[in-house]
Amino acid sequence: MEGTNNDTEALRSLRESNLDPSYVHIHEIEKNKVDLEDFQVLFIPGGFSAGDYVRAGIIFAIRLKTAAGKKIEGMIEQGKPVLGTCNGFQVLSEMGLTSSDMDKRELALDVNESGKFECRTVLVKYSGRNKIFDGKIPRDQVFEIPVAHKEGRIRFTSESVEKEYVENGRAIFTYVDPEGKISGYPWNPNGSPDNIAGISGHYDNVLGLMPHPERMFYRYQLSTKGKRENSVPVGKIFFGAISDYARRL
Ligand SMILES: NC(=O)CC[C@H](N)C(=O)O
Repeated sequence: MEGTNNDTEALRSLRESNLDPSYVHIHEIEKNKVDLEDFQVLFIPGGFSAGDYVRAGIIFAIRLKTAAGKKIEGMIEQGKPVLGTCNGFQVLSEMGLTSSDMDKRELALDVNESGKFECRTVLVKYSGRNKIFDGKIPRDQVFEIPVAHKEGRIRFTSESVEKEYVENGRAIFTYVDPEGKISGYPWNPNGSPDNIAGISGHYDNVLGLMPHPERMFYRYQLSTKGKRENSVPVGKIFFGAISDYARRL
């Protein structure tokens, strides 16, 4: 919708991962010109939908929930990957899609602890237990990935919900330092508890990430250091795993 960005990077990443993606505008969903049930994967891109007014992602979330909330719940129940990065994660969270039913919120994305828009490369590790990524994303590897957000600090509704996420492998990506250890700012760019960078929902095919795997798909997107150390662009593995999983559905 208006204010979306990263849609081109997302479309390219999905296409180069052997999927056949289409751009869908919120108007097409609202006017029933597109049926989300025809798709195997739903990717909600980042950006500044509706100018981040009220709260990042909420206007997009209300519109999408009103137009296709039940359809998206149906996709999730069928095991189809429903993912959002950055503003897309904010939309997923505002829609309540990370929990077992949409009326029950488990988390929200608050303003970064620094109070600033954090736009730079950070480091993450795969720390999840997830049917899409287990065995595909190596656990001991530190990956470079860009972040660009002001509202990325995860706030769980309670400590027990946070514990539930961490203990059940739902904290799929964790911010780390160059040694692969949990560290504070600037390694954790927003102050999220347990350094959580990305989560899977109650259904583990629902994926919300603050960093942008769609902006780290090609080798040339790595830093000079990353290229020298022969790092792997994490987006390539991430979207490859989603594609392998979705094509088997
Ligand atoms: N890159 C993005 O998607 C930005 C997310 C959101 N607009 C924020 O600043 O928090």
